[in-house]
Amino acid sequence: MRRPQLETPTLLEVDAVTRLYAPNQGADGIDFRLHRGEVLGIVGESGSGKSTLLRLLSGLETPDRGAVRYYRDAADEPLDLHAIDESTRRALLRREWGLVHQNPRDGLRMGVSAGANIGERLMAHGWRHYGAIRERAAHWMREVELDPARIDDRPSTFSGGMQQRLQIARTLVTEPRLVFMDEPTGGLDVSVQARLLDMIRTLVRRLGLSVVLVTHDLAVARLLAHRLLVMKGGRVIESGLTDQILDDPQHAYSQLLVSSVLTP
Ligand SMILES: Nc1ncnc2c1ncn2[C@@H]1O[C@H](COP(=O)(O)OP(=O)(O)OP(=O)(O)O)[C@@H](O)[C@H]1O
Repeated sequence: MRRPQLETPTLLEVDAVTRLYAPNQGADGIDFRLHRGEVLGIVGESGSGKSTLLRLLSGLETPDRGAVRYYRDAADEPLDLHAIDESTRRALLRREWGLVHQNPRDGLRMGVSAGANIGERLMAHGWRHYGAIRERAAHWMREVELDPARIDDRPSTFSGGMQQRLQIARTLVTEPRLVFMDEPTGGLDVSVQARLLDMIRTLVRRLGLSVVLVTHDLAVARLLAHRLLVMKGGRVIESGLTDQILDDPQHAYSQLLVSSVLTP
């Protein structure tokens, strides 16, 4: 398939991706493109299919039909995520993609130190020198505003907000191109959320990350996402620039969502 001429090249192409558990439950015929350096927010009320879509995009679930294509290199043919073998897909997830879970416990190893949580991702990338790994882990703790003096502490001794920072450091230390975030500030106190969001926004900009962000929180979407997809009953019912959708929603459901009549 020919790639269209766009301002920034496509990184991910999602083509009619479908996984339905029951009518209107799951993801149904989802189409979109994610460009390099872009943050795409997926919003919608609970049960609209956001997490299902994220699992399909990140290779954790197989679609009934449709394809997810990853343009690793602008000049190359894309990788068809669900057609490549399991080991290639795992390597992709480990090396080029990152996944930030809502619950940091799902993305961290709670039984090893903060430094080991970050360092083992570097080891998976072939880093072998202990001093260099430790130095890099400390660097990334500072990046996410964690005290590097706590490098030998286990994540279980950290607060929820600190654990989420550590999960982000563990994800970003390998400099992924594409990061999936599932409600990254969900379940945290409002003041902790605000600081974390600010930090995520700074890192995303500085590293030029491409992000698919699932959130039911429109304030989070407003702050982080360039574009939005609004989901309802497994389908995308509206998409466009974040400000356009939040300030002037066209679809009746988006209008309800924005006016907070619907409680996500
Ligand atoms: N593994 C599964 N088996 C059966 N049904 C599922 C499965 N996963 C999700 N569903 C159903 O698919 C629909 C979409 O769920 P999904 O978790 O993707 O929604 P969501 O928008 O992420 O909601 P939330 O914000 O509450 O996480 C729901 O009706 C859910 O019950």
